[in-house]
Amino acid sequence: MFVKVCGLRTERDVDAAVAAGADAVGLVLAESVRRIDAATARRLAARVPEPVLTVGVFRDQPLEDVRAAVEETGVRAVQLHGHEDLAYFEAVRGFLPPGRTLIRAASVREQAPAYGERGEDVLLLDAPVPGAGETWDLTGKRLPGPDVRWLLAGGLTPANVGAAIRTARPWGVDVSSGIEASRGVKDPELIRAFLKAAREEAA
Ligand SMILES: O=C(O)c1ccccc1N[C@@H]1O[C@H](COP(=O)(O)O)[C@@H](O)[C@H]1O
Repeated sequence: MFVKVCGLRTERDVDAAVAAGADAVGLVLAESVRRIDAATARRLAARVPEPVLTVGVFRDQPLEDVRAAVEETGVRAVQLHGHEDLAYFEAVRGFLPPGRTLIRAASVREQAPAYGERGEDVLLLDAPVPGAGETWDLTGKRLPGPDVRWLLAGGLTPANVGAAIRTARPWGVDVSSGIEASRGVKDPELIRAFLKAAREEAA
């Protein structure tokens, strides 16, 4: 089970996520209460050991801004979390150095979108409002199968991630609000509890 923790803003957040065994850490470079600037993202990314993926999160931003942020921060993955179309994805792929990961985040309303439509490496299925801690109803949704690298997100917490994994059988999970003491402020204890719950369910 791949576990990404998102919206980290401080050294303490990053160190707690890495120590708890996160597979990826998300640095929000989009408009958000969790937004950090590129210099901060660079500093935080530099603390993260190689096997842990550093993910820059973007949302409907000018391509040039994404390119500049990727260059400045050195993030090893880009998560596009808005309404970016195929041409936009192709442009990002074009300037991403080889080996970097492209994550497509999509809101699930009626149905989940299919994997690979934008040439993404990983599909992330989220609630309609990203980063709001809202859950979404999995019932009746055609979710990707076990051979697909997809992340479940949206209102996950240490208390509900086990049941969500049992129901949806995702390749991985992604969390932001559910590991916060208050909006935008991470809680290292909740980060540890989330990793523990996800790992135990997946074991
Ligand atoms: O976390 C944010 O502030 C954010 C801002 C803009 C785009 C994406 C954002 N976060 C992503 O939202 C989902 C779910 O978050 P939550 O657990 O429901 O709060 C997750 O994929 C984050 O990467």
